[in-house]
Amino acid sequence: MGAKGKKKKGKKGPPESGWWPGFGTKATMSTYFQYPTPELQEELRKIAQAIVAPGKGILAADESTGTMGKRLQDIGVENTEENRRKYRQLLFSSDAALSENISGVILFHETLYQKADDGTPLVTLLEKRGIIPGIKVDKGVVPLFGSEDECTTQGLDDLAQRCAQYKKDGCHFAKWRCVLKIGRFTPSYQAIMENANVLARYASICQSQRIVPIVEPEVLPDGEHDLDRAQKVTEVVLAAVYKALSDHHVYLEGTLLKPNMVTPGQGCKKTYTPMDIGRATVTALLRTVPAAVPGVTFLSGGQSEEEASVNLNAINTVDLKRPWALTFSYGRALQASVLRAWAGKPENVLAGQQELIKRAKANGLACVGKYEAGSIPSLASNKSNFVKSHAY
Ligand SMILES: O=P(O)(O)OC[C@H]1O[C@](O)(COP(=O)(O)O)[C@@H](O)[C@@H]1O
Repeated sequence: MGAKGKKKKGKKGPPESGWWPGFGTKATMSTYFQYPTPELQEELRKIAQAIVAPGKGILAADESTGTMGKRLQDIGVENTEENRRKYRQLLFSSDAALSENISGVILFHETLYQKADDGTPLVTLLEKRGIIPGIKVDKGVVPLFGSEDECTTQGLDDLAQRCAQYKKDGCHFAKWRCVLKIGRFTPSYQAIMENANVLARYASICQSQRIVPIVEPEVLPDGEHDLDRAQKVTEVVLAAVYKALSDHHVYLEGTLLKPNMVTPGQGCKKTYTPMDIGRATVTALLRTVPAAVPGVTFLSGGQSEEEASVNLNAINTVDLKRPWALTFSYGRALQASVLRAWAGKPENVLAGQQELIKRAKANGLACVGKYEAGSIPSLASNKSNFVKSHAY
């Protein structure tokens, strides 16, 4: 190397002076990247904000065929395509009052292309009610070979093409669920990093196709651990997720987070109040989720309908900062009473729809901190919806 930092003829690699042509370009520095165009930012931001508008949340009706089978089995209904269609028709043809508290519905692929009895596409029923259709785009969990029974989620390969098609077919947001387990030695570094990265890659692909990604890293409630342990695991998992989202240059204002609430393990002997759960949950989020994220839409994770409403209300009333909207994206906690009321019988459709509207109302109040425990009883409001190792 010459005194003026010039490279000697024939010598490969950068000069030792710390500067060389090309240093500071995209090729060499990870701090060089592109934000989405202003138009794309605006589109994504508007969708995300509409979903978490005050008093509103998501109905997660995206149960895969296997999961739906379990729900239908509980009420003695066969898991056929026709029965799944009838059930989703019941949900989406509810009274328009549903849209007072439901801003979006997550669909399973099959449902997006099904029609109501009169030939109207099911997705049109949602659009007519001013409800934004969304779509589950992951292809389910698979084992992480060599791990302590941990898993990752697959479905990246053709994701861009699928998202492009889903956008054309009316879906404006998507969901991808990863699952982490609390055990003596889990979640492992391998599972935390792998799931954070796959969520970030998914989110980036969705945004490239004008779809808002809902990022769902679910820490399962299985186990005997206490609230403190659940909080620490949730914090570590969320911190890894947001590092990965940053590494993949995901536009946070155009995303939503769907986490577990911080609750004690199902087998924990200690008891906690909803305010304990609210405090642990909001503290974990404050430590890890950037304020640029417009909203957090909790999953219900096997809580009873009433627990899920009461805990969401506590989350929204606990004496802590809340820079994001904190609302719901419930599957079981919005549908347990509906399924029981319907029981597969045409004469019970209205009764099922009324149960849905009740739970939507309760959670609509809870997400603005105005739900009074027990004030909106429904058919199965106190029944636990816990399913062991809900990973499928
Ligand atoms: O295992 P599947 O079929 O992918 O479904 C998982 C379910 O979990 C959720 O992510 C959250 O549901 P819960 O509120 O019932 O916990 C739903 O969106 C989805 O239906």
